[in-house]
Amino acid sequence: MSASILKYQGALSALEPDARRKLLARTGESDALVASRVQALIARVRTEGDRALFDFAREFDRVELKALEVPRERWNAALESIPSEVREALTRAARNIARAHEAQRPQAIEVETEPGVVVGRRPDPLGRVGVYAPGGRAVYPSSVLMGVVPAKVAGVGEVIVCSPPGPDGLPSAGVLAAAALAGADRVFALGGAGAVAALAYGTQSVPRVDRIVGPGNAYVAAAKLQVVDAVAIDAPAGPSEILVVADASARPEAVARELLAQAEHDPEACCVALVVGASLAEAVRSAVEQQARVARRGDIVLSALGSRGAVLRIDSLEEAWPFVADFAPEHLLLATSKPSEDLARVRNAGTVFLGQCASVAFGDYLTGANHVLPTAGLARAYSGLSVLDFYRWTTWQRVTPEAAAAMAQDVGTLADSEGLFAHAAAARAWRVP
Ligand SMILES: NC(=O)c1ccc[n+]([C@@H]2O[C@H](COP(=O)([O-])OP(=O)(O)OC[C@H]3O[C@@H](n4cnc5c(N)ncnc54)[C@H](O)[C@@H]3O)[C@@H](O)[C@H]2O)c1
Ligand SMILES: N[C@H](CO)Cc1c[nH]c[nH+]1
Ligand SMILES: [Zn+2]
Repeated sequence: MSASILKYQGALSALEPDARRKLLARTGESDALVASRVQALIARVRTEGDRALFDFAREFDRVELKALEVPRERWNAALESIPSEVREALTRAARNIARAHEAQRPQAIEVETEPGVVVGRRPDPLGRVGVYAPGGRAVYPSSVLMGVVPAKVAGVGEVIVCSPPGPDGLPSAGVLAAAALAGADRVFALGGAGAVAALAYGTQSVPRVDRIVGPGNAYVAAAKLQVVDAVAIDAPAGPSEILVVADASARPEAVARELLAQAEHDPEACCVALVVGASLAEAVRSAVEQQARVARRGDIVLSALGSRGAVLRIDSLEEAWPFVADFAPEHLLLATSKPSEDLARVRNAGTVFLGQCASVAFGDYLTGANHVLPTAGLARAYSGLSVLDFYRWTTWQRVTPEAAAAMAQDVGTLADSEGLFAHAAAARAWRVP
């Protein structure tokens, strides 16, 4: 048998501790290098502003930019110029994203915690957000919709899209068309860490934003994590991932197709299947090899599967659930006979696809769920992008004179116990003599 194209295979229970740790971490040897390069790029944007951004376009996108901002006429023209079937599919996707995210709108609340004491909070839409849409190894009009549509649903004041320029100095026509369709306010031809730094700190041309959302490669994900001193981010949404849990009801070719679909995003994508039983696991492994051999983005697929790809045998679904919780995948596909029941066993997944016909591709583009999702195991703490990312909360408290008198003594006692005597005085002044 020729060497497998998969980094890991065999029984999950037989994985060496070091191999299991590496698979769970999905970090690469180059992570520290990426972080230090990104740090230097961000520093240049902070000191040089636009000049650094023009340099980065030359260096990383191999294009001499004339301007950073793309005039609105160009996006409107792009919306007219793209094939009508693409425009219609984008319109359908935008409609479903709007429907799903409108249902997530939060409500203001007020609660009386004791007589005369009311606390409340109100969601206020952010003033200005930046939406990053990737554009290196593929172009992502779908990511424009995933960021801009929920921002608009929330009522954000100004939505700025950044996406890397192509050879003509503009983001792809699809990206521009999606920006027009979704109602973006401004578009910049900017990619990678430069875009993130410009949105975080502002430059002569790019206004600084309150929050940056959107996915990207390892450079983009690292940059977002490095600018949190100045701006909020959604979640580290880096190179794509999938974990498929498959039982005897699964078709091996379908499981393999799902692994390849996410593998074709990036050589750093991480694609894993846990398969019940030796014969099905072997069938999945063989289907992956066959499909990878003829994949159109074969170089990316082979790189991803060779560095982080896994088809691992388990004896029963029970063995899968602790691994799912530890791995915390961006996408979890339950190719099982009772996926809706199995959902109750899932902890820590960015989003879950129930049943083998619920292909991740449907969620990537059209179901209306958001495809901007936490990666690298951070789904254990972060959630996928939602309308909630586009608000901040204003809280308040209202206190009647009677309630002030009733709280004065206990607040005085607590403040004294912390040694904060002016606080105690401020409260005790409201005692009824
Ligand atoms: N997690 C999610 O929600 C999600 C969703 C969609 C896509 N993705 C991921 O987004 C990523 C898209 O990546 P992409 O590369 O196609 O586009 P990208 O826009 O993320 O990256 C392109 C940019 O990377 C920068 N770059 C490239 N090489 C560099 C280098 N050597 N040094 C410094 N900067 C460099 C450049 O600025 C370039 O403009 C993929 O990893 C995909 O899996 C993730
Ligand atoms: N699978 C990606 C998230 O990891 C989203 C996407 C966009 N286009 C195709 N796929
Ligand atoms: Zn995808």
